[in-house]
This record gives sequence, structure tokens and C-alpha cells, in this order.
Amino acid sequence: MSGHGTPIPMSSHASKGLKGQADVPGDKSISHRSLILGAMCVGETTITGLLEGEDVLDTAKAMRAMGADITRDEDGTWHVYGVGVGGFAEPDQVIDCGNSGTGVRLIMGAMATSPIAATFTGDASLNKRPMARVTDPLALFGAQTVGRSGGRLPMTVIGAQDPIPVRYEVPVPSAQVKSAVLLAGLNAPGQTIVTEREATRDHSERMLAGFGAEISTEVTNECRIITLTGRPELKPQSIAVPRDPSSAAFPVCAALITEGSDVLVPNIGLNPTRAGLFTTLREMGADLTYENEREEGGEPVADLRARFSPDMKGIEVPPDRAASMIDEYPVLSVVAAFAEGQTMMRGVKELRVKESDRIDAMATGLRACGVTVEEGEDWWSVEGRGIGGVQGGATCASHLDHRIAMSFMVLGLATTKPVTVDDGSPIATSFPIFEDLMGSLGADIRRD
Ligand SMILES: O=C(O)C1=C[C@@H](OP(=O)(O)O)[C@@H](O)[C@H](O)C1
Ligand SMILES: C=C(OP(=O)(O)O)C(=O)O
Repeated sequence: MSGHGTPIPMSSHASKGLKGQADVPGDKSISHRSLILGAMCVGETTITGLLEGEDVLDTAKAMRAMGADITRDEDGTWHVYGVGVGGFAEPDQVIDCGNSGTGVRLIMGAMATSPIAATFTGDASLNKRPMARVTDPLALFGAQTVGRSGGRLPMTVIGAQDPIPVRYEVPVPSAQVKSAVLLAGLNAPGQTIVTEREATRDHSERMLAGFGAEISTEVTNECRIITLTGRPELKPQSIAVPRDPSSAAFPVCAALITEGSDVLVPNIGLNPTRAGLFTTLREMGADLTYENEREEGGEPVADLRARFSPDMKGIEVPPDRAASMIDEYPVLSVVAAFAEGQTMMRGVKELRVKESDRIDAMATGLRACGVTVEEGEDWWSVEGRGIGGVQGGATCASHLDHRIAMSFMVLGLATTKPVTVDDGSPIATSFPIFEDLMGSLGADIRRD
């Protein structure tokens, strides 16, 4: 879906005593990958718990356009009948990935070693984001790309006729780039080897192994080296998508900053490549506990219990933790505003190339609400004002960015005056039930 139609202004108002259970939707990263890998094997893959947000629905559409048969039962079970590695059909329309960097980058990778051409576009946010980070390695496989200047969408990818396997060191910490290379490697004969210096989310590696690909990861002191053997016969799977820790972050952080709150967020995946926010919040002194810790589908899972935490302290977030919480910095900056002292976040320049420049978007809104924020290219800091110390009262721009919109809605639950966002419509990309779920806990979030 391109664009978000009519803007939805929203406001959030001081709320106390958030209580209850927050059943957040399925993991966005795992949902995209389930559909794409399901489309790349012959036979039926079934998926339960799929995130039915716009980003993932756009990926389902793209996979249909490339030949997969995808259906949904009334009970929410999805069925993907795939075309096999190398079996993608050439789409006869432009593929619109909407707001989704993950969708477009992974799909470009998946088709880049098939002898087809496809043209990709997105909404105003996605069409500003850098694509050279994926098209550079895809060229090594033999794919050609033509896009707008600066490597932006819309862009046509002409898949390699005779792909060759690739050895590639990912130059930025990005699971999307790593995954695009691995997915391209599936249809290249021989071994594709990807190296990353910082560990990023490893859902592609786990899921490729689950689908029967020959893939291994060697961890050294300096890096992770992932080796994939091309041209496997992937075997269809039955996938239960775990709930999304990045969505869980919103009710968790809301509970920490609103007086009298006690919220349970069950079944959250605590894969170490994703759980950095929760570690950070606990270091700040948050009353956040892991209950019922267990393993599900090879992933650590727990129920998160978050209670009002009036004594949180600002900390320096270790830069080597950045990749494991990259999407959570906006909402962390909100919590930091209610802690005592400074929270310093370094090694985070990737935040500047997400759906928006997230440092700039949050800094501008937080300052308008009375919070001191300083920033450099690769870092930012928030001066905490303690519980009750943040004024609010501003209208903040969401810049077509779901995480920015939701973060400001969490902010307004604990400020003196309400906080407004100009457009909450992008929330539907990753967390379509956000308003209902937060409302069920007692949060006062309104459409204006
Ligand atoms: O691979 C993924 O599913 C994702 C990787 C991250 O992006 P980068 O690879 O650009 O860091 C993250 O921000 C995004 O929400 C999802
Ligand atoms: C960065 C994000 O997503 P994407 O890159 O897929 O647009 C996100 O969900 O925070």
C-alpha cells in the first residue's frame, strides 16, 4: 500500500493505573520471512500468529505477484503454496512495498538471482530510504538495478541469468542487508558467505535452517561468518510466529512511566538479538520482570511484567547493544525523559535512515514538550526530568513513521498536558491494534 491516505491526528492524555494483559501482535521480522521463505519452497507452508499489519500484507501481495498462492482462513491461519527456489514468476505490475524497508529489501534479495525483472516502489517514506546497501551486494551475484538518483526507489531489479555465489562483508549493521544477501544466495550455485561485525537479528539464519537449507554461523571475536549453500530444496514448514518484542516495548514503557501501573505482556520472544531494550530498562531501574521463562520453537520466551517505576536513572546505553534494540530507541527516549539524569545513546546513526530520521523526529518533539535533547550524527542524549517533570502540550510530527507516532502517544500518558501527533495512520504498518490494546489497559489515547 502506498501512502497512508487521510492523516489521522491523535492525542494522548495523562493516564494512571494501566492494568491488565497486553496481547501484542506477531513479530514483524519473522512474519515477512515466513511469507518469503514459504513462497520459495514447493508445497504448503502454514503460518499462525502472522502480523496482519500493512507492511506484512504488502509482502504477501508481492509474493502473490511473483507466483505464490497465498490464502487466509477465517481463524487467521495463513497458507502459502510456494514456487520453489528460482521459481519466481515475473510480476506484471509494479511491486508496491508501502512503508516497509524489510519487505522491499528482502524481496529484492530473494528475486535477484532469478531470471526475471521487477520494479519496486513504496510510500513517500520508503522512497527516500537508501537501497544501495542492498543493490551493491546484489550486483556481485550478477543482478542489475536501475533506480532514482542516490539509489532510491522506484527501482527496477533485473535478476541474474547465471548467478554466482558471493562473499560479502556487510558494511553497516543491518539484518535487512544480511538477509537480502542470504536470500539471493539461495539460487546461486555454491557457497554464499556473509560476514557481519555486529550481531544483528538472526531470524533469517534460524528460519533458513528450519526450512532445510544448509547454513552455519561461525562466531569469532571480531565477527559472525554465515555460510549458506545455494540451490537447496526448501521444505515447507508449519510456523507459529511469536509475539513482537518491538511492539511489546510500547505497553511495557507506558506502564513504567504511569503511576500505579501493572501490565503483563505475555509470550514475548527474548532472542538476544532483539531484547536489548528490556536489558537497558532493567539497568535503568525499571520494575520489569521476566515470568514463566521458557523455550518455544528454539527461541527464549517469557511473559514480561512491567510496573510503575518512579526511581529510574539515566544510563549510558552500550553502543554494542544498538543492533539488538535499534527500533526501540524512540520509545526508550520517552522513558529516559521520566528518569533522573542523562541517558546517552551512542553508535546509532542507523536511526537516521529508518522510516524517518528518528533522532531528529524524537528530538524535535521531545524539545517541544520541554525535554532537553542533544544530538550528533551518531549519538543523542536525553536529560531526564523525573516522573511528573515533563510538560507535554505539543503537536509532534510522525513523519510517516509508526514508531515515532506510538512513542509520542506513550509520552502523553505521563505528561502534564496532552501530546498530539499530526498523523497516527502509519501505526497500522506494524501494530494495527495499538489503540484498542492500549485503551483496554486504561490508556487515554484519542483520535482528534
Ligand atoms: O531484518 C529485519 O526484519 C529488520 C531489521 C532492522 O533494519 P536494518 O536491517 O535496516 O537495521 C529493523 O530496523 C527493521 O525494523 C526490521
Ligand atoms: C525500521 C523499521 O521497519 P522497516 O525497516 O521494515 O521499514 C521498523 O519497523 O521500525
